[in-house]
Amino acid sequence: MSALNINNLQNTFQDALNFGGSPGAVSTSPTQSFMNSLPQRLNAAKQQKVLKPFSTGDMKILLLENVNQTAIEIFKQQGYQVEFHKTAMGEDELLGKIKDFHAIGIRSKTKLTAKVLEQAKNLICIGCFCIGTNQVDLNYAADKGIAVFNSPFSNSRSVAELVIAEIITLARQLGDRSIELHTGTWNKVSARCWEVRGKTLGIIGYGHIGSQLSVLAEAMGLHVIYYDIVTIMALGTAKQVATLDELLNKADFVSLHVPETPETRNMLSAPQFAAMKDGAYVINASRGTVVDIPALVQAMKANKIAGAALDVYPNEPGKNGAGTYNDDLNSWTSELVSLPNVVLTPHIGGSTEEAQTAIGIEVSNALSKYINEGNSVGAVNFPEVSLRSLDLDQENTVRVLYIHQNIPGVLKTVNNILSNHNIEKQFSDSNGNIAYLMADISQVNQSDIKQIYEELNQTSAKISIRLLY
Ligand SMILES: NC(=O)c1ccc[n+]([C@@H]2O[C@H](COP(=O)([O-])OP(=O)(O)OC[C@H]3O[C@@H](n4cnc5c(N)ncnc54)[C@H](O)[C@@H]3O)[C@@H](O)[C@H]2O)c1
Ligand SMILES: O=C(O)CC[C@@H](O)C(=O)O
Repeated sequence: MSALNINNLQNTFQDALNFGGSPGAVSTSPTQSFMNSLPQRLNAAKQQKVLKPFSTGDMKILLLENVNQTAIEIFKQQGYQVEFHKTAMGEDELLGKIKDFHAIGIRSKTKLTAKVLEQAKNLICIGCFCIGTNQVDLNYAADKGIAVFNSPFSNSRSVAELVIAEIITLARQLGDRSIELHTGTWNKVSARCWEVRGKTLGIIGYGHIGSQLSVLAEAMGLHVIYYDIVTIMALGTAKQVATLDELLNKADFVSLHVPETPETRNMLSAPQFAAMKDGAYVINASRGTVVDIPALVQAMKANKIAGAALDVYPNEPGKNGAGTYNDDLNSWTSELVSLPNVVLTPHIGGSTEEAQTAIGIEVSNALSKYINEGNSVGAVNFPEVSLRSLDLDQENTVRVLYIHQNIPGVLKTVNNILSNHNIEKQFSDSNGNIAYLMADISQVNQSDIKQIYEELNQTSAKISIRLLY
């Protein structure tokens, strides 16, 4: 893909999000005044100073899981070295490799555990080129001063559209009819095949995907009810219900759109299937651990559940290929595949050209901004801090990025170190145990830079330091 195409895609993407594409522009911001200054900053964008933390050519990015080409292009435009792999990497391979990289881009299959991150001596940031971040030990990463970014909604529409297709597919037993005809069997039946008009869809988790699904489902004449742990404004004529049981009692189709958390593990298991209407359908495109699949198999064998569409599984293969989805991966696989009216897809809810392109651009831009400018807006495990860019004519100015433990007295110590220079601006925020200070200081000579670094490095609360100039 050419640089021009990437720029066009970036512009389209920025327009869609309704925010500017300058290095200082962000979708959300820690302060309203920051957003209010957007027009001035857009004007000033032409004269912004490009910070050089190091030779950008030394910056190494490891991209796994066939992350979209747009990301590769954007990182290469920055001058970074990019190593790209189509597949996920297992723990052993990562342990040998990760210490060489400053940033890593993954999707849902690569597990960045504490054990792996402990070896990541040079890692500044992680990009999850997807919505879910459960594959990363977020707290451990924060403790190590590693910021994690994701793409919170760029594939939401794709997932919602897949679920709409699955609702009709299950109601009309399309999967089975198609398999039969592929193998030569003509089976023209109407028994237990239904219109979806007038039926009730129960959505568990009314966030980005659940609420998008709600709108699409109502357009097809479904009644929508939803259950969420927080009170959320209903779209259209959808109604929030007070308990999960109430949703299960009333819904003909139950679709899950919650994150993987300890609370959502086996959220649908034997008691929940028992609480559902006879002949109801289950759709899971959230995470594989959210549905107890052996219990689902039993509920289907007992004719309690009339069909299921699953896109996600507790264990998923790290790469494409024949024979990878089997009982070695999940012990119940052969039992599940033998059931009628079960639609199985290989975690493709967010796998559309539109979603992957948008995610590639969004996450690679977030990582580049963090690497080049220290801007952490959008980080999921980390204080969100941003400073407006330095002007081109600001000589002898250094940007200090200081990640530290969130304990009393640190800023006093740090500002004391910086006090021999002029602090042009600074911003600090905390998130749990971690705090992050950005400061632009002027009247700094080349020889001062090393000394500032060394003094900051000796502060006991320091987690990591970067100086950009
Ligand atoms: N199949 C795919 O390819 C695919 C693609 C994108 C996302 N996902 C998965 O879908 C999940 C949901 O995505 P989203 O963008 O809608 O997330 P979101 O954060 O916008 O919404 C999740 C909703 O679930 C609610 N929730 C959390 N815990 C709950 C609980 N215990 N009970 C009830 N509600 C609860 C939250 O309050 C929130 O409203 C993601 O976390 C990801 O794991 C899968
Ligand atoms: O692309 C993927 O691997 C993950 C897609 C989806 O589960 C997400 O979390 O966005």
